This record gives sequence, structure tokens and C-alpha cells, in this order.
Amino acid sequence: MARTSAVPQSPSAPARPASSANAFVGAGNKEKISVRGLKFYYGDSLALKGVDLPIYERKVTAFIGPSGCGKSTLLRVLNRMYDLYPKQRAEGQALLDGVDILSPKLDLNLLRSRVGMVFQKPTPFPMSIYDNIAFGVRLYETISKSELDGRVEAALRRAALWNEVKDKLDASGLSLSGGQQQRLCIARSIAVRPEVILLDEPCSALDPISTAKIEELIDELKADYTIAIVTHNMQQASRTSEYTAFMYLGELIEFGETQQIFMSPHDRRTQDYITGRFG
Ligand SMILES: Nc1ncnc2c1ncn2[C@@H]1O[C@H](COP(=O)(O)OP(=O)(O)OP(=O)(O)O)[C@@H](O)[C@H]1O
Repeated sequence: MARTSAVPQSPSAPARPASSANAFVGAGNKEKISVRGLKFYYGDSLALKGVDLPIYERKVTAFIGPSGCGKSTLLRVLNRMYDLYPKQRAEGQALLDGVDILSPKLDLNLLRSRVGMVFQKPTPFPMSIYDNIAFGVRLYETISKSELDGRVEAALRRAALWNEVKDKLDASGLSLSGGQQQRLCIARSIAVRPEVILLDEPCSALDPISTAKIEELIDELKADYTIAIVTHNMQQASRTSEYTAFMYLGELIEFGETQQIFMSPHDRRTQDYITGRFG
């Protein structure tokens, strides 16, 4: 399926403020997503207070910060997860290849085929392993059974799960272990060939071996996908990402190359958070 947008490119995207300390971070990389002046409301409560941030193509960007600072909210904006809730609204801009994700005219199915999301708790559908993967592909494309078989196998291989499930593709996705279920969800996400994958604390419910497998997978996937990951695990952020965004109370405090953020953060709050001295 062609992934053209239903919404024209936005010619009026405001430039990132020149005064921003982060203005030159990542120069030379392509911005896959550009977040500009993003505010998010839960009813009257302002959860994101004007966030500016690039998410670079085929890089991993980690979002860190204390509980409630708005990390998940930001990720949910990027594939319009909030759309089902009438009292939740976003203002500002979030551009995907220059196209405004927040536009009411945007085709949400198309957006979600381009921007996939994996949640903290593994969420396999109550159906077979095969159908968990095939479901999304069937939703977006009409392909032959043999092509579909190939897509299912390729996604499961890519998610490093094929060898564990190839002899039981008809078994329920819910019969897998937590770590396998999470890799199934990642396979489900990549089977529809998204461009961006949002991972919201994907390892928080997993043991260290499953966590290591997911981290290896992230490392492998970034050759082809743009990845944003929310994590409370500082080692995971520093191991998996090229860029890190530190958020606090709905604001982006600091964004930079992961090594810089962890070795020489510019802001005292970032320093305190990554060294565990916060609050
Ligand atoms: N459904 C909701 N209704 C009202 N307020 C919400 C809702 N979800 C989140 N919030 C509020 O929005 C703010 C940001 O929450 P969010 O879940 O994005 O934070 P977070 O950084 O992802 O936290 P955590 O690390 O604990 O997952 C918090 O103050 C939270 O209480």
C-alpha cells in the first residue's frame, strides 16, 4: 500500500527557536518527527507545556524523567492514541515528514500504519500467534496467503521469535511467556512495515533475559526504523539510544546525544535525575 498522506505538507511550520540550547544537536540527521510547541490537555490539566524536539530518522531516542512528567503522553500524541477520549486534546505541531499528525483531516489508520506502538504490558490479541501478526497486515493490505505467510515469518524472525514459535503458530498468543508476548507485539507492529516504532516502557514487565533480547532487537531494528522509547531504566536508555530527552513536569528540560546527556548534562535537574539524587 502506498503510504501517501491525506494531508498536505505544512508550509507554516515554525522554525525551532534559535535560542534553544539544543538547536544544533543532531545536525546532519533527518528529522523524521518534529515536535514544536506541543501542549497536551487532559480536560483542564496541562500535561505537556510546550515541547520542542526532533526525533531523528533511523535513530533511537530515549525519553526519561520522573513519573508523571509526560513521557507516555508525548508518545501517545505521536500516533494520536488520545483521539478516542473527547476531553483530551493537543495543541502545537507534531510533524511526520512535514505532515501534521494533529490535523483533524489525517487518516488515522494510515498514521497508525506508519507509526506503530508497543505498550508497557504485552497486549497480544486473543487469537493465534499467526493471526496476531496477520491481523494488522490484513487490515491495511490485500495480499495472497503465501505472501501473508511470508510476512508473518519475516516479522517473527525480525523480532527474534521465529525459532521459538515456528512449530506452534496456531497456538494462542496468550500462551506465550511475557517476554515472548512482548516480542510478538513488536513483530505485530513491524509486520505492517511502519516507519516509526514507539515503545512505552517495553521491558518493565520483563525479566533480565527477555529485556536483553528486546534491547538486542531495538539495536537491530534501528537500521530500518525510527524508534522512540520511554524507559525508567537509565542503563537501558544509555545502552539503546543515540539521543535522550529528559522531561520534568510536562517540560522538555534537556535533549541531546545520549553520551552527552549521561556524561555531561547541561541542566542540574538532568544531572540529579540520572544520578538518582532527584527529589
Ligand atoms: N487519563 C488521564 N487523565 C488525566 N490525567 C492524566 C491521564 N493520564 C496521565 N495524566 C496526567 O498527565 C501527566 C503526565 O502523565 P504521563 O503518563 O504522560 O507521565 P509519564 O512520564 O509517562 O509517567 P510514568 O513514568 O509514571 O509512566 C501526569 O500528571 C498524569 O497524572
